[in-house]
Amino acid sequence: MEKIAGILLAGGKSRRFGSPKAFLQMDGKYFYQYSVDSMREIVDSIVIVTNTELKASFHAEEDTFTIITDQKNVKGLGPLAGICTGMKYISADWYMTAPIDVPFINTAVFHTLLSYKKDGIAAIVPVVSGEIQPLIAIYHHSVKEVILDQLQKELLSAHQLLENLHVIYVPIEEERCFYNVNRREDYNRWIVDQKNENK
Ligand SMILES: Nc1nc2c(ncn2[C@@H]2O[C@H](COP(=O)(O)OP(=O)(O)OP(=O)(O)O)[C@@H](O)[C@H]2O)c(=O)[nH]1
Repeated sequence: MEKIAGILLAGGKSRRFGSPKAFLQMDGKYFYQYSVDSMREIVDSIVIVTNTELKASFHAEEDTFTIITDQKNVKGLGPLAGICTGMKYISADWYMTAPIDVPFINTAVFHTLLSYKKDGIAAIVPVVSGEIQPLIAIYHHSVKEVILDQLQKELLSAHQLLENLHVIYVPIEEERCFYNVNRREDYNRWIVDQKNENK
């Protein structure tokens, strides 16, 4: 049986938002917990890859996930640093990745992506409204070396990584699952509105 690990990317600085997005809440649940829950039933283990400032704020749930920080040689180099750190920490055949600022993400999205898994491919990446979503994706373990090589050249773009891989792109229609909170107005527009609607 192939092993699948989950990697949550949680080492960003949330500069546009102004406070750590992982700890925003929707319906009393932290944003990062939504990402955990979207993959916990599918994966064998989950690692949250964050930065040293935030590490202590996550509460480790030993049976669900562990918390680590970016490995030294790639520290703070963006989401790709988180992916290759997670890949190094957990040995698996495939890795499922998610950021911590997409609170509507759900398990069905990952099930859909997994249904495209086959030998010889390096990544399965959703395309939503014409936009490639490289952070909510599935990567083969062989991608770790490609990422390391790219980061060593200080090329930090996830889109650029995909140009060098054999990728299956999967169109997905449920845009809402990919709603990305970057700024205060993103949070207010959807999350607060939804809260009020549910009252
Ligand atoms: N482990 C790790 N994760 C990162 C790093 N940079 C960004 N991330 C995560 O990758 C995802 C997308 O990050 P961005 O939206 O580009 O950056 P951000 O820090 O969240 O927000 P800004 O500072 O406003 O750009 C988020 O889940 C981040 O926490 C990093 O250097 N290391």
